[in-house]
Amino acid sequence: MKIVIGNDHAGFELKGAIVTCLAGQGHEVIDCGSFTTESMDFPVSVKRVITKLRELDDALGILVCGTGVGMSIAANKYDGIRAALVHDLFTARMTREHNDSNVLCLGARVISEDDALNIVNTWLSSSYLGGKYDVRNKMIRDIEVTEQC
Ligand SMILES: O=C(CO)[C@H](O)[C@H](O)[C@H](O)COP(=O)(O)O
Repeated sequence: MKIVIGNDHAGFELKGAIVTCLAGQGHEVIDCGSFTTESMDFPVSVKRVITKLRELDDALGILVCGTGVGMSIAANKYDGIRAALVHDLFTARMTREHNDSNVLCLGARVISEDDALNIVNTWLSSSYLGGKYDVRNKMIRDIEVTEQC
């Protein structure tokens, strides 16, 4: 699977561990940076990841910063992005099965590397259930279309 990943300085180390893990599993990982621990503004990385996701078919995104909160807020401003901030395995599965999330946000200052890798693997191996969840996701989509300001 194609996975587009991005981070800020706080997420740099964890991002590296995730890239290594996913590449080792045979995934095609597109790393949009940043590539150092030098302080940077996370919306820049979010934009790079979303731009790349839009160029690709069937890719998923992963964003890593200190808490994951800022990146999830920023990512969800983009049309068609359903970004989920996840710090436990149950939510990792639910947000794919119910919300059809297409971007996973992680907080490197919140969870351990082991927990993060388990969350990534659970998220990637879970599938959207559709059905009644389509109705709810379409209602979210309608907000994007009708509530432009
Ligand atoms: O902005 C954030 C919320 O998702 C991230 O946690 C950032 O990584 C964090 O705010 C960076 O903080 P710093 O004081 O600039 O290291």
